[in-house]
Amino acid sequence: MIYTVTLNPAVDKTAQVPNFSIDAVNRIEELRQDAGGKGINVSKVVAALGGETEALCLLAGNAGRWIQGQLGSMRIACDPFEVAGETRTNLKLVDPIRGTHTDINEPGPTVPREALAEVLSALVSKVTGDDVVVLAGSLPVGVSPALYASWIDELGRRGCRTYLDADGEALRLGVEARPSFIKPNLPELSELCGRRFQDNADVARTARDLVADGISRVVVSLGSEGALFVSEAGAWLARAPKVTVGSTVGSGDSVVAAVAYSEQVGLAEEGTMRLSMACGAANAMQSGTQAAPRDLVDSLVSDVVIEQVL
Ligand SMILES: Nc1ncnc2c1ncn2[C@@H]1O[C@H](COP(=O)(O)OP(=O)(O)O)[C@@H](O)[C@H]1O
Ligand SMILES: O=P(O)(O)OC[C@H]1O[C@](O)(COP(=O)(O)O)[C@@H](O)[C@@H]1O
Repeated sequence: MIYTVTLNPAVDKTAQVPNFSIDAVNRIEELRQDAGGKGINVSKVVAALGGETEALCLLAGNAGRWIQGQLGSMRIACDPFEVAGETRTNLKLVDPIRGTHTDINEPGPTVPREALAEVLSALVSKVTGDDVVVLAGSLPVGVSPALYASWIDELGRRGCRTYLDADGEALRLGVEARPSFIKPNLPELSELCGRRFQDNADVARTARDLVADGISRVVVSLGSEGALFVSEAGAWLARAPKVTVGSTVGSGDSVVAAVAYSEQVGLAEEGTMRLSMACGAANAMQSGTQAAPRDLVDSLVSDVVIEQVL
């Protein structure tokens, strides 16, 4: 089972705004809403790939109920924890003319400590050593950035694998707790290491140091270029297939989902890289944060080009 945790979910409102300009009146051409937040997106993609998943999330108000309804209609198992206030709405501005994607993410509601404790105790009561737990996305306002690190410790003691997809201090502290997997993008890895990189080999060496410190696999996503996959087995650049982009929001979550799914079904390194890049690209072809259908993902697998880096 792949459990996902989303402590700060979102209604993702994706608006197409041709020639989006700051300091000007912009008109929306197309609008759609998806149940979002990183863990929820991972569950959507795992389910679309045919894997078993359950989404644990903190939900608030009408937006929270809407998200729960959406997951229900997609037949994705959800363990919702109700909190006061209103789940956030994140605005995603896609400009098809300039090819830009601009995210404006709300902070979301504040949540009581008790709600966080409830989520952790539910997780602890569910997980077995065969499960993966994906901790993903920003933490609610006021929550200690050390929270993911302490949950990684707790879940690790119970023998399950933990995936962490976060940024800033939550990522830095989380890495010290040695999750099984992280997927920073390049700016996130730069912030984590406090430096810029010269080339892909430099990035791969940095990721290899993280693997030597005890993280089993590090995937550094590079947008349309693809991603670097680094583990004890080696370091590879997997190039993303060239596709017509709808919205890249959620592509990173698709890669996390594909790696988790691959591990659960026992795919080897090359199969994992191919499926992950196909999944990221297929997701980028969708509008909004919809999970791409499995047959589209499968049709892209053979377009992934893999090169050994180290
Ligand atoms: N324009 C694109 N074309 C094809 N694949 C893409 C494109 N943008 C992103 N992807 C895929 O999605 C993955 C994650 O994208 P990235 O932007 O690096 O993540 P994040 O959203 O977490 O910053 C990439 O590694 C790649 O596989
Ligand atoms: O929790 P954060 O960091 O604010 O991010 C939340 C946003 O990230 C997303 O999960 C998309 O993430 P990626 O584009 O990195 O895959 C959106 O659905 C959501 O609005």
